[in-house]
Amino acid sequence: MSANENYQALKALVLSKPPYVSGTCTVSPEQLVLFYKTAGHDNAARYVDLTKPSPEDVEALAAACHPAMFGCNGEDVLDETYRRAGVLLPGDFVSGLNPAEVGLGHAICGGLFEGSDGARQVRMKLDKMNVYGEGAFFKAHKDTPRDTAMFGSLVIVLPAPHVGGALVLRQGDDEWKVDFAEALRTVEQPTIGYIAFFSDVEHEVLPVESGKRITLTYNLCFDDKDNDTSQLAALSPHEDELKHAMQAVVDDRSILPEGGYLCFGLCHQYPVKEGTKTSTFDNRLKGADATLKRVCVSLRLNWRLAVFYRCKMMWGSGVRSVLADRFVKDLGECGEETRDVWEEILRRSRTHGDYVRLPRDKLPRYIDEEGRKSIKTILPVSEIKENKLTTQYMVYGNQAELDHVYGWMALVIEVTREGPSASESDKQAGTESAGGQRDIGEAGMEQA
Ligand SMILES: O=C(O)CCC(=O)C(=O)O
Ligand SMILES: [Fe+2]
Repeated sequence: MSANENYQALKALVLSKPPYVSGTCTVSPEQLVLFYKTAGHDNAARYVDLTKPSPEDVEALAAACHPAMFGCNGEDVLDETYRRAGVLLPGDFVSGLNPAEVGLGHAICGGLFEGSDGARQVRMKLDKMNVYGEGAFFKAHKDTPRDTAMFGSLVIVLPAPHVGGALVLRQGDDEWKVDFAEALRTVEQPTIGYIAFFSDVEHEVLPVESGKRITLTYNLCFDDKDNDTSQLAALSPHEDELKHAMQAVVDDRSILPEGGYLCFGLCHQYPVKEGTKTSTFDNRLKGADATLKRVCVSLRLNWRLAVFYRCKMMWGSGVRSVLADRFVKDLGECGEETRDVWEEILRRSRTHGDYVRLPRDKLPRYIDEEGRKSIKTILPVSEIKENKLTTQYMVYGNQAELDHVYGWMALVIEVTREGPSASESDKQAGTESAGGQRDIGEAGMEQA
């Protein structure tokens, strides 16, 4: 195959599979028992059997709820044009449901991850109960990142009769709709609906048309941070195909002829704060991102996670980019055209910081020939998304916390080529593609 065919074959295999898993699950009647604190100050509690709740039971539960807030730029906001739902927090209710006991941990990991990553341990931490009455909804948002081990959210829809209230997920140009209303209405046995999704994926609850949609939500966290199962694992058929395509590109000397980085923009975002090391996520990657890493491990490639920072010079047409090994922010406005900003990123990045260039980048004039030679070329395989240099603000989340924000990373594979350097081709440095892979770079370039 030609270099371009090898490159395109690899690109086509870096697929993002649906970022969620869903289904229904029969449960024993005790799992659908619920006790909750009633509204008022008399310490009274009520009991409801959710296998067959009467309309009065459901009304009483709805009446015990508080209006649900959501997070907007770090503050709890009550805005019923954005979210209308009732909520009870864990201290206010006790549910008999144990999602691990009904096997949801395995179903979730098996559905969201490939190969033996599907056997990872996951902790499901109860977050809240929501009651969506007629006309209730929650507009598009991402779930607030709590800490670096949190990767997803689990919503369990309990069997109270309702119509509407589908959950819609969106990622890139794709959209998925999950609605259990019909399935739960028509089953004989006690049954719940479940949907687990990566919490950086935008989602929305459509308006409930009638009845009450009662849900329990959980935060999903990796519970085995030191347990890297990927070293030993058998690969899935898709991973195996990806592995061969990856090997073909790495072995093709006309791709990155002078060496450099193959760069895969990850398809998920991760909870980060200033100073978070990218290696924090080596064993905490989600879905298709985890697949990429497993393939790199199985090929023993020299891979790492990196943050891509890029800045167009305010004067002239040059561009500077770095791959850093940790998140930095508050360095001042991008475009400050001082070399110090970049040195600062690399300094804060400490261990692995590299100046890099995309194949078509023009470098600023002030970089001399020696400097240009030390700048490695990166070849993007999937879209590399940039993080802003300044503080990132989450606009809409489901909680007010702003301790962590979502950041983008890339998985980069260092490719070294032995033999005489082809850096001669860089004589026109700063005005041309870095040698050799211009056709591929142009085809593959998708800058955020
Ligand atoms: O109820 C659902 O399906 C999703 C709820 C949700 O997105 C949230 O509470 O953050
Ligand atoms: Fe949410």
